[in-house]
Amino acid sequence: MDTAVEATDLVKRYGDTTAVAGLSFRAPRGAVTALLGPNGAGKTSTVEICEGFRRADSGRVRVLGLDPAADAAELKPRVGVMLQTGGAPTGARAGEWLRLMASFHAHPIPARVLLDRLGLASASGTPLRRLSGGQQQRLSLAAAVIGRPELVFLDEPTAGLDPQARMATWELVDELRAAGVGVVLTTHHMEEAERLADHVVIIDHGRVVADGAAGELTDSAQELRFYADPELDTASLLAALPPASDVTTHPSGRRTQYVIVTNAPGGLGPEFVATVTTWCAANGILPEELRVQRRTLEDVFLELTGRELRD
Ligand SMILES: Nc1ncnc2c1ncn2[C@@H]1O[C@H](COP(=O)(O)OP(=O)(O)OP(=O)(O)O)[C@@H](O)[C@H]1O
Repeated sequence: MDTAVEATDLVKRYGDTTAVAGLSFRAPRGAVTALLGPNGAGKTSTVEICEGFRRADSGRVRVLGLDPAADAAELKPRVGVMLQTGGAPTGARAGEWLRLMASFHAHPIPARVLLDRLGLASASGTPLRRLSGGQQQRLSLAAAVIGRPELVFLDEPTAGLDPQARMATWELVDELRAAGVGVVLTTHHMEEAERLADHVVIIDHGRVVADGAAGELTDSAQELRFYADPELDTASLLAALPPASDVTTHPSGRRTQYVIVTNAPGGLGPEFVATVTTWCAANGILPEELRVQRRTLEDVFLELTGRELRD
């Protein structure tokens, strides 16, 4: 795997608060990596260390093989970062400001292309101070990608955006990936991580609690559910299933819901489902509302941390 970012054993403290507590992850090039975790998990601190804006108390970071603090000048044209527009000249208009950002790069994306893509064309003549929060955020995103960087860091890129602007941002991230750009983004939206990321790093209390391909984290956690009579002989059902399977029962009105999980080789595939339905048929049972469902990242997070992700 060609690595864009490699962070090893990062620690960051603010006074008595340990924001990052020995965190390691790798983000590949040409793929989207989501750092997913609840508020205060340490995502922003981690990203700012990777961007070279903060120094870790200990640990090591390599970005495109370089040290983000010591090699900042070399990395600057190759790495896109969403910055606040706060430092820009007060009277600057959105389009002018973006064209100024473009002028710092050898082969920029034309400013008007990005203004169109991010629904900002009509705001091009608006002074920065009059842009809405969502417009400023999209302008920062445009500025981060205008220089055709190899790697982009996006900290909560869609926080506070309306659904349309969020979709435009997601489509831009898809295009960056398709163009071979590495993207590292932070989010506490499960939906965003599931929709965008090839690779998810789940962070809680400054540590990585799970790390893997987005599908891997949820594929390994499937379950089969059905409703039937409460009197079903679960010992007999379990005996028919491959070893490393489990059946739990959940009373639901006059029926019972049966939930089956397995760690058997092959997992919860077609053969496993056939074994269950064959057993049901042999015992004269109709498994109502039978479904195999992938557990969500939310379920995985809850299982790992005992807590829910919250906005
Ligand atoms: N400059 C700072 N000074 C003191 N404490 C800080 C500072 N920055 C962050 N923290 C604390 O460090 C912890 C991690 O914060 P961080 O912003 O890195 O987390 P996060 O996962 O990005 O959270 P959020 O989703 O809320 O932005 C929090 O407890 C936060 O209050």
